[in-house]
Amino acid sequence: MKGAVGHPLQDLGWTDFFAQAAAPFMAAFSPEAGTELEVGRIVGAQRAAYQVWTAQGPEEALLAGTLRQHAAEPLSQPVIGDWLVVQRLPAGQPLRIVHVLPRRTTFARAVNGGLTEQIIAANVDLVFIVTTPDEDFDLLRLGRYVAAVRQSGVRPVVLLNKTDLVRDTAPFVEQIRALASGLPVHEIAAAEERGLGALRAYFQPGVTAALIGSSGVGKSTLTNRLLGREAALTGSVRQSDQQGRHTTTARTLYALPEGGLLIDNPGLRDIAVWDMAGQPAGFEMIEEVAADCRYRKCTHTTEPGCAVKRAVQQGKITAETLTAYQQSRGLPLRRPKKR
Ligand SMILES: Nc1nc2c(ncn2[C@@H]2O[C@H](COP(=O)(O)OP(=O)(O)OP(=O)(O)O)[C@@H](O)[C@H]2O)c(=O)[nH]1
Ligand SMILES: [Zn+2]
Repeated sequence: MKGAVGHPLQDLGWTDFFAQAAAPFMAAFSPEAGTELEVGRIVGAQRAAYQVWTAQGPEEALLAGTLRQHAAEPLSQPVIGDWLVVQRLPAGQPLRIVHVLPRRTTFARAVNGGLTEQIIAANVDLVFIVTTPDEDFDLLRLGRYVAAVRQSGVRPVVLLNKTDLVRDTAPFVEQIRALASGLPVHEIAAAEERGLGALRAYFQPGVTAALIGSSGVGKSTLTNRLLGREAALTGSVRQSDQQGRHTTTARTLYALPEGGLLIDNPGLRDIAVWDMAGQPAGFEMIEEVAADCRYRKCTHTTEPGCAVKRAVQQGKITAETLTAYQQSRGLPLRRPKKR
C-alpha cells in the first residue's frame, strides 16, 4: 500500500492517516484477493447505492453483506466523505464496499431527542455557514450553527451573502463576529462574484468543505460560481470523468478547479431541519436555564436570583456563550424563528 504522497487520490483528500488505516486491512487478505481491493471516497449517496471515486474515476458501489447487517446502527453506515476499501468484481458489477476507514471528523446531527447522533458527512475540514442581511438573518440560530459545527470538530466560517442588498454591512458583521472569538466572517455577493477570492484561499488540495444555511441564501449560486459554469452544469467531479456514464446516485462532492472539495448535500443543506434537535447547547441551554431566574425579564447581568449567572459560575455555561447571547438580545433584526 502506497503512502499518500503522489497517490492518485491525493487531490480527493487521501492522506497518510487513511493510508495507514487501510494498510493492515489490505494486508489481511491473500495476495490474490488483495489485488481486487482498492480505496475510494464516497462522493454521492442515495439509500444503499453509493457513488465512489477510485483511482479509476467515479463508480457505483454497494454495501457488502457484512456491512449491511449492521445497517440498524447508524454509526457504521458509510456516509458522504467517507474513505473506503472496495472490492472490484468482474466487469459490469458495482464495486463492493468491504470496509469503512476511520473518520478524521464526523459531522452529525442529534436525533431521537438528542439520544443518538446521526452522522451525515465524514472527513469534513470546514463548514461554510451561509446567511444573508435580510429576513433570514437570525443571530441566535447562527450561534447554534457555529456551536454545532465546532462540536463536530470542524472549523466554522460564516459567509454573509447578498451584501449588495444593504448599504451598510458593518452591523451584521459585528454581530456575527461577537458570536465566538476568532470566528472568520466574509462578506460576499455570490451572484455578482464579489468576495469569492478570499474563499478560494480555503480550498487547498485535499481540503473538504461543506455548505450549510437556509433555503434561498445562495448556496447553489455560490457553488456554481466557485466551480465555474461548465463543472456546475455537468456535475463533473474531475476533468478525467469523460465517460459520460449514467449514474443513479446524486453526486454531491465537487472538486474545485484550484484544488479542494466542496460538499453540497441535501442532508447537510437544510440545517434548519437538524438545528441541534433536542440537544440543549449554547443559546438553547441559556434559554432553558433562564426559566429558573427569579425575574421573568432577567437580563442575566446584575439581577439577584439569576439562574444563568449561577450556571456560568458552575461552569455549565461558558462566559463567552453568555456574552454572545446578551449581545444578540435587543437586536433590531431579530425575528421569530422560521419553521
Ligand atoms: N441579491 C443577491 N441575490 C443573490 C445572491 N446570490 C444568490 N442570490 C439569489 O438568491 C436566490 C436563491 O439562490 P440559491 O443559490 O438558489 O439559494 P440556495 O441557498 O441554493 O437555496 P436552496 O436550493 O433552496 O437551498 C436566487 O434567486 C439567487 O439569484 C447575491 O449575492 N445577491
Ligand atoms: Zn437571569
